[in-house]
Amino acid sequence: MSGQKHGPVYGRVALIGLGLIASSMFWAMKRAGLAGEVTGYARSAETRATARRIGLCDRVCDSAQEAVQDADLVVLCVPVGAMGPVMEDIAPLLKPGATVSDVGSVKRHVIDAVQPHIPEGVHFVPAHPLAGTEHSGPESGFSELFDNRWSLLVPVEGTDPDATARLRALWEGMGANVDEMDADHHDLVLAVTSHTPHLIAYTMVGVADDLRRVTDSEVIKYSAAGFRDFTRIAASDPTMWRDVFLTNKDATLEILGRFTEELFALQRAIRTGDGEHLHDYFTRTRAIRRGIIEAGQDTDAPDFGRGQKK
Ligand SMILES: NC(=O)C1=CN([C@@H]2O[C@H](COP(=O)(O)OP(=O)(O)OC[C@H]3O[C@@H](n4cnc5c(N)ncnc54)[C@H](O)[C@@H]3O)[C@@H](O)[C@H]2O)C=CC1
Ligand SMILES: O=C(O)C(=O)Cc1ccc(O)cc1
Repeated sequence: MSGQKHGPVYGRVALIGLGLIASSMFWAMKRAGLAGEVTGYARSAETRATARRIGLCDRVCDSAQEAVQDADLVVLCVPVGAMGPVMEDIAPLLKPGATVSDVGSVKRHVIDAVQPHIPEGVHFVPAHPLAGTEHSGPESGFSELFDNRWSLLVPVEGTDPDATARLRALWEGMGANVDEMDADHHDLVLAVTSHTPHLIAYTMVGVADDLRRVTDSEVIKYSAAGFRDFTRIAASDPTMWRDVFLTNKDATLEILGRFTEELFALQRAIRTGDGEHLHDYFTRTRAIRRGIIEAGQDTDAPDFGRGQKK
């Protein structure tokens, strides 16, 4: 499907928040002709000016209300903590039969914050593309971001199956593989696979920075691939990640608790010279990596920040 002309799935799509994900959605929708017209709104005048300059969106509007007028699909592409307030602002202008979706990295909080503002006759289908980079802003997007990556749909109780099917067609047209998942399960899975790993990367880079004596030149000069991956991840947008941890609090605390228990056990093994424990542990984790590769699920290119390729 990716890269092919597909034909419109929605007449008019509105993107609210014009950063990495919205700009990648715009270029991916254009690539396959998935939308008749795409309007866009971002809070800052500077972002709107950049969007106009680079041709991001068919029409950039100066208010969210203007952007959503007559839209068949509205996608909230703002940090998770901003989803509720943005939804409240646009609610009175949504047309009956329209669908509201989002791309937030946390689902339970977004559902609780957004759903109360969804007007009668408007559908709500939360979503989360499992694709991104450490870059942000309107110039960071590219049309291939979602190719062969998962996008999870998290329909809420009573969601119209036709609205869900149409959103699925959009994500598939943008190159993604689509699955459906319950919100709480999503938040726990993502706490393991994405949120806690990001926190560990932030911590590791912070520790290196605390040891400035060592890091001033050597960390950069001698950094091996593992640490370089940490620095890439730790360069991700601070607002976005602050909101992820504030809103997926229970699941990340649960996983962090387990993580620290295992870390203490490994620390003890190092202190007591328990090589068997270390060897067994590393053998188990190696098998997991090999399982991912054998299942053909290692879709991440090593260079996540592939830059702009439209
Ligand atoms: N960056 C990533 O790798 C991924 C991010 N996500 C989710 O996608 C959403 C957007 O993330 P990115 O595109 O990476 O962020 P970004 O930082 O590139 O863009 C966010 C945009 O929202 C705007 N914005 C912030 N608050 C706003 C408000 N109150 N009203 C209107 N606009 C506002 C910002 O000015 C910016 O244009 C977040 O909820 C994030 O959790 C999902 C998958 C991957
Ligand atoms: O850049 C990376 O390593 C990522 O993990 C991208 C990413 C970030 C946040 C998400 O909710 C989904 C994907």
